Amino acid sequence: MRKFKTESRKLLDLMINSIYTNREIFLRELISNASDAVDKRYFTGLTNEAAQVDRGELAITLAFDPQARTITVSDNGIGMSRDDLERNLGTIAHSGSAEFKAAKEVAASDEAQIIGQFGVGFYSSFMVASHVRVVSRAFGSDEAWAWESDGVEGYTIEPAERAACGTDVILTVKEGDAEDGFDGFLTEWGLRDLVRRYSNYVRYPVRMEVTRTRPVEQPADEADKAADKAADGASGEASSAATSADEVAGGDAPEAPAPSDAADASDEDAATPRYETYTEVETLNSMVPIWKRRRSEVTTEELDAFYQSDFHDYEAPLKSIGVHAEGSLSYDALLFVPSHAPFDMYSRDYEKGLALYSSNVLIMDKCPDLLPDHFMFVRGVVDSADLALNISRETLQRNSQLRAIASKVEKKIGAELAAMRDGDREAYERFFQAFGRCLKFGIYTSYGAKAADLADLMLFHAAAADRMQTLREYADAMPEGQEAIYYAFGESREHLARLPLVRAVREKGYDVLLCTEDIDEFCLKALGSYAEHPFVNVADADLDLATQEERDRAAETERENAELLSAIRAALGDEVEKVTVSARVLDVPAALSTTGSVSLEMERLLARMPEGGDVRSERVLELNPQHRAFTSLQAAQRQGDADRVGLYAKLLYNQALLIEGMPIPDPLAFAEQISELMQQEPHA
Ligand SMILES: Nc1ncnc2c1ncn2[C@@H]1O[C@H](COP(=O)(O)OP(=O)(O)OP(=O)(O)O)[C@@H](O)[C@H]1O
Repeated sequence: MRKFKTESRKLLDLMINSIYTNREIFLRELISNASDAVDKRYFTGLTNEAAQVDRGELAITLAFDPQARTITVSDNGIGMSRDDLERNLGTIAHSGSAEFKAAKEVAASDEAQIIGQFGVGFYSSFMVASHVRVVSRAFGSDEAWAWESDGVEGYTIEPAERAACGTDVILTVKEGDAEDGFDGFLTEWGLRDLVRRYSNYVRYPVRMEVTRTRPVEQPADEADKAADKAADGASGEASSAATSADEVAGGDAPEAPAPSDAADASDEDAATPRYETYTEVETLNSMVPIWKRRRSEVTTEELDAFYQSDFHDYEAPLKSIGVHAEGSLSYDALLFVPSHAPFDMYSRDYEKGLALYSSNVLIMDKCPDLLPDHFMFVRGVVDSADLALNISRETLQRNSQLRAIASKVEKKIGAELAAMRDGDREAYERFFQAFGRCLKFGIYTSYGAKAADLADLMLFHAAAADRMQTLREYADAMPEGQEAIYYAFGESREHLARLPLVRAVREKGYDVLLCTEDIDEFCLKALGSYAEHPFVNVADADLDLATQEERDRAAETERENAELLSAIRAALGDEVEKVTVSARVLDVPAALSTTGSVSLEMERLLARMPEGGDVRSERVLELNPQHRAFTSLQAAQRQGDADRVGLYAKLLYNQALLIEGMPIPDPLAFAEQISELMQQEPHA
């Protein structure tokens, strides 16, 4: 036995135990090697007429034998001579493929897409195999050789037989328990799954003999006979050529029915379709990645089908986006905006990311660095042959490449969403319904840095327009003299539309954005302004839309009722910062506004968050001097009835809270206050 060189042994040990985190990639590595070998064979034919080969003849074949515990990966590629086996498989970290690429200058060629570069992938076999046998015959040679190894100790090379050029890699799969999952690799389903996941887009067919079942057509006279027998009440027996569904499913042959059941059973016999098993060779991979095909040649149905099968969605995507970049870093991307948010979208479990391929081989299922958080709902793939991969192909070496792709992907998604907004508003509103929250979070978490990119993608429901509007549409519809963009924030649009302070702004002819998502106000605050119009909460106590005349009148009323206002303030204690008389409170006796940066709704939201604790808004009780309740207050004050002033003050304050949809501090006290009020009313 030949020993691996000392450094090779160390490396092999490292390979098997540390380099890969996921042992199922062994098949990806072997199929990639086979694909490289076939590519080399084809490329050799291109440069040497005598070696020409029809591309259609080149293929990779998988086989497995659960009894012998073997998996075989065969190719009819370039093969390896005795020396090649020694050099390529006897020396770890020696890549014949990388050498081939350099020597033949195939790197720039579209004809070959050599995947191997480090010379280690092959050894990942030892993560699942206790023994590996490689039988290979080099192209142009008439002798074959077998390389065999049990892993770290060393390997042997012996003469062998092989009918034509190419290579068979035969793994003897380790014994293991269910947790190791080794037995799963020895099933048709297991292998098919690995090929679909990791090697679906390898450019050559990966074939495997698979077992299928089909119904057996019963000859007409036999079916008649069966029916006759059934009519006679005699029991029928299955034909020997076919098996019943039970047998196919692995069940035992059905027992002959008891005499009393005979008629029923034969009825069933006549009706039960019979099945037979057969084998056929199936191509497991789809080969041409849909993202590499020209956009004009791909139908929407194909794109939808690809999205639905690869990203496991029952609904077609709302939009598909193709990106093709050439230059120092060439890549293709195919992205999808789903039609609906997955159930775990806004949970901690959701993983954003795009599938990352290099030379058609899957490197990473979900590469998070390719998507900004605000586009985390996008699904898709990025494929680049130019990526600097690390040795395990599990991560990348140079993040600058990823950053460059991510930045282009982000711009492209933004542009496509804007095009959808302008070209297909209905679809865009559907999109925004599902994912608008992500965009709002994007603005908020970037402290507004993403405002320039995302503000125009926002939609808000405007009260007067009574539809979803972009900020641009709102701004364009602003009447002369309107400076700010007004918004109100609460649980439901219907409720918000009826709020006194919303109505006051609308009375002035200004529209109001009715915001109902918890993130809305944080997002608008982070945005600050749009087209130089600041966002202003209608419940901001400093908002003053009154005319000079109204203002003068309010000031006058305040002066005249200064004592009353301070009595009310005193009765409410710390609950309010200020009590004022206001011209903007319509119909109701009083409304609540806030001064400072925390609104009532924000206070409520923060109270729900574990770290939001006891942030309080600074509340202002605005009284409507036109309301009869104000006259009653004045009367009580004039009569020196401090108790009554206090009672009215508390009632008005609690009422104002209820109007806002805010909880009142002491509901029981409120009920008592109302009873007290009713007792003061003169009885009829
Ligand atoms: N099926 C095969 N047919 C022909 N040559 C092969 C085959 N499998 C492996 N080789 C040779 O063995 C070398 C080592 O293979 P290995 O998988 O370890 O590394 P690699 O494919 O070159 O690089 P990487 O580690 O990036 O996959 C290859 O470069 C190739 O020359």
